[in-house]
Parts: sequence; C-alpha cells; structure tokens
Amino acid sequence: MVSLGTEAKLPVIDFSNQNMKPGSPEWDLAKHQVRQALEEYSCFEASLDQVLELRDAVFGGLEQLFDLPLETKKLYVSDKTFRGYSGHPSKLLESMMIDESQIAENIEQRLITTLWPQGNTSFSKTLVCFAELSTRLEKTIRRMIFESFGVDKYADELSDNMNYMLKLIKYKAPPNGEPASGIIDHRDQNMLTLLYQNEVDGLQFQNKHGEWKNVKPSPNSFIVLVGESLRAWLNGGLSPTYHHVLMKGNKARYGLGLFAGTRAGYHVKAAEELVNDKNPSMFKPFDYEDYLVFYLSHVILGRGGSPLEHYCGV
Ligand SMILES: O=C(O)CCC(=O)C(=O)O
Ligand SMILES: [Fe+2]
Repeated sequence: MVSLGTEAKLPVIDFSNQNMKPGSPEWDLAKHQVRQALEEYSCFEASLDQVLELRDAVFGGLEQLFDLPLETKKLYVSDKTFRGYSGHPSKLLESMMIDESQIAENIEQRLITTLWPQGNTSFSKTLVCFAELSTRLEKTIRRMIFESFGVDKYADELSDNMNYMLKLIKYKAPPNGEPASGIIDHRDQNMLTLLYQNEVDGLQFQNKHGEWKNVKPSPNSFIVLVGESLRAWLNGGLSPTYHHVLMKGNKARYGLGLFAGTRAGYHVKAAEELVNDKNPSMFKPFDYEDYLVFYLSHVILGRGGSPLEHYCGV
C-alpha cells in the first residue's frame, strides 16, 4: 500500500553563519536545536545559504550526466565505489568514495575514468565545491552531537577514521502517472547522511507514531539523517528512522547524498562514558565495511528488524 503521507515541518537549523565557532553562543544554540530535533524526528533540515550558488550547476550537471548514453560509461566497475542496495528500476545511481583530504583528486579521477569519459571540468569543479561544503557541514553537525552527549573528546579520532560516499541519484518520473516507489523503506546504516535534492519532493520519513511524513526541503537546505552506526556509537542515544522515496507527478527527481561512515579496519564501539549499569552496551564493536556485506544479504533475503542487532547485538 502506498501511503501518500502528510506534511511535517521538520525543524530548520541554520548553519550559514561562517563565524559560528565551537563555544560561541550561536554554536551552543544550534547544538541544542540539533539534539532536540534528532531526539524528536531522527532528522532535520540544515540550511546553508552557500549551497545556493552551486544549485543550478549541480542539477544541470546531474541531468547531463544521466543523459549520457550508457555505453559511454563503465558502470559499476568493481572498484568498491558502489555499495548498498542495487536500487529500484526507477532509480539511477552513480557513487564515489571521497577522502576528505583529497576531495578534488578523488572526484576528478572518478569523473574522468568512469563517469564521463570526455571529462567535464566545470561539473567536476562544481562537485568538488559541493563535497567540500557538505563534508564540512557533516563534521560540524557530528561535533555538535558529540558535544551534546559529552563525548567530544572522540570527535577528532572519529573524523580521522571517516569515509565519505557521495551518491548522485536520479529517480525517473513514474511511467503511468501513478505514485511509485523510488527507494523502499530503510534506515541508513552509516553515521550521518546529508541529502540535497532538486525541486521534486518525494522523501518521506516515519515519525515516532509510525506515520509517514513528507519532507519538503528549501532550495538552501540539506536533510540530515541519523544512521545505525551513530546509534551504536552513542549506545542508543539517538536512533535512525525509516524513510523512503515516493515518486509522484511527471518530473524526474535528482539528488545528492553524502554518506559518512567509518573506514575499513576501524571498530565502531560505544563511547565508554555512555555505557553504564543503567544503560549497558547494546552492540559488540564492529567494522562498518564488514557489516555492510551482512546488511546487504539481510536486505536481499527480505529479513526485517534491525540487521545491526542480528549482526552484533549484545
Ligand atoms: O533520495 C532521497 O531523498 C533518499 C535517498 C536515501 O534515503 C538513501 O539513498 O539512503
Ligand atoms: Fe536512506
């Protein structure tokens, strides 16, 4: 059954002020808002005016990219750049791993070697700027979350072990005009996700009462979602919510997703300050990259519940 959802106005938290430094009153206010929003909804809208300058170039480039004839692209070469569910028939996806210290090199390389054989310098520059903006925003939000749980002393260690996946996504308009699924119900398994979309809405999340709510982000905002890895890190302090994409109307939906997760070899483990007799450890330490293999098979077999609990629940 397709649920058309009802409107929810997610909290909007503004990150446009470049002077918002840790410890400033603006920082503390935003931190408080982030914590409240994530406890209530597991997601929120982060506005960042700087992204508006990139908006036309980002979506213009994405339209062109997905219009390239398929045979010109070496799709999904086995370079471990593509992970996750293989997707839905209406969904086209390109993804790339980016290292925060080598954003420009990683993106240029990926665009030139696989996605766009003739190269596209201006789109490459646009994506580099987008990745720089969004990874900075992710780090800011993650630091605020850590501070608000009193575990910010781990923030740098975690940043050193973070991997980013940038997904470029197109959902085609539903063929017969009837609402159709673009991506099925799921919870993200990484730490934090930032989504940026064109004017075609379709993202819905489940609120605490199990109702599906439509998300309508402004042109200057990202939707920020908690993932399972963050739940484990905070020993249940925050939890992800189910979400999906429902396509309506006759226009394609383009989006970019920045997925922050930990590197292979790093063990996700609850901060010891958050483990005590009243709140015992929920998960054994796990390697996110190894866990993803289990997660995929779990999803493919159609099993419900929390795959992370099956994998390493205590
Ligand atoms: O396209 C969207 O807005 C959501 C995508 C998503 O949830 C995902 O790829 O995990
Ligand atoms: Fe998701």
